Amino acid sequence: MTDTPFKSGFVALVGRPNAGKSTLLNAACGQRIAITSPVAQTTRKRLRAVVNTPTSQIVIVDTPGLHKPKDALGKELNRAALGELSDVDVVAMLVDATKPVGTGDEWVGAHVDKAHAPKILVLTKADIAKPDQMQAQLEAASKLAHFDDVIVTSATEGFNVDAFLALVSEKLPEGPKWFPDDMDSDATEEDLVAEFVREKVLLNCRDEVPHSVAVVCNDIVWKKDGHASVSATIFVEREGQKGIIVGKGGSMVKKIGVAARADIERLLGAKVYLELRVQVRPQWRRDQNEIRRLGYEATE
Ligand SMILES: Nc1nc2c(ncn2[C@@H]2O[C@H](COP(=O)(O)OP(=O)(O)OP(=O)(O)O)[C@@H](O)[C@H]2O)c(=O)[nH]1
Repeated sequence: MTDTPFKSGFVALVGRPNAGKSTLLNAACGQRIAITSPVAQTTRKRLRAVVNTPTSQIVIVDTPGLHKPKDALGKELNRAALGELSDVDVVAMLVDATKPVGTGDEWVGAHVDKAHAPKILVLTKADIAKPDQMQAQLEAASKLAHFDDVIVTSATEGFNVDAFLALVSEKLPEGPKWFPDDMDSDATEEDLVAEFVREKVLLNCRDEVPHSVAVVCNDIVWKKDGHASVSATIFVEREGQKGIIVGKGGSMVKKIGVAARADIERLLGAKVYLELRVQVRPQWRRDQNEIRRLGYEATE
């Protein structure tokens, strides 16, 4: 009897904004690492999550949605996502089964096709796609690149998430564990705090301030009684947006804080006092230095 060789390596999730990359990553890890929202371009930072199975270690790299860039931030996000394609062992291109394949997907597909790694086409949101929609989508999306495999998933229902991981494992090279067993992500606590707060802003102020929001976690201070005192700043581009986020008598920022605090308490495993500030930084998305300062640049 021969032992199954241990496999390890990196899989990049790429696709258009809103394709469901972060939701699949969270489902694959069984916990919330990446923030998700119905607003396109939710993901700004590259995030790696580690999934251990008895025979493999899969490092999943979530990337910002690929899109036609309108500003310096958009360019930086594309650069980060495209950079991953040449660096990973497997590329998974996600296509939303409920939206017709369009020029945006063709553009992503052309980039995916250039990658040397094995490619998997992942049709997402199977739970809400109609059967004929799914069939048409399968045909159209299969032509976007030379895929080695195709899989249909629903990350919200947990459908085919394990099958997706098995498919990825199969394609990984033999290798050792790159990360210790207890490490599930390369994001720092500060990164996650900032992302949780940004997610709540996106969810609560969806129409008014979609992409002009950046969040930085200033510090996490552990107090003697065991609680954590956390402070974060929400940056927006205009006074009007600040007004929306603060809300009448501070009601909106309070709502954002209450929702974010619940996630942060789960993350830190302790009671949290959260202090949120809102600041205006005009035009930060057009300024490369500002994008860097806010921590959204491609690393490496
Ligand atoms: N019904 C359903 N909705 C899903 C599924 N996967 C993702 N969604 C929803 O689609 C929206 C976008 O999902 P995300 O995971 O944030 O998409 P993303 O590709 O990471 O988006 P960007 O960060 O913009 O690149 C969210 O509202 C999700 O809840 C799914 O399997 N079924």
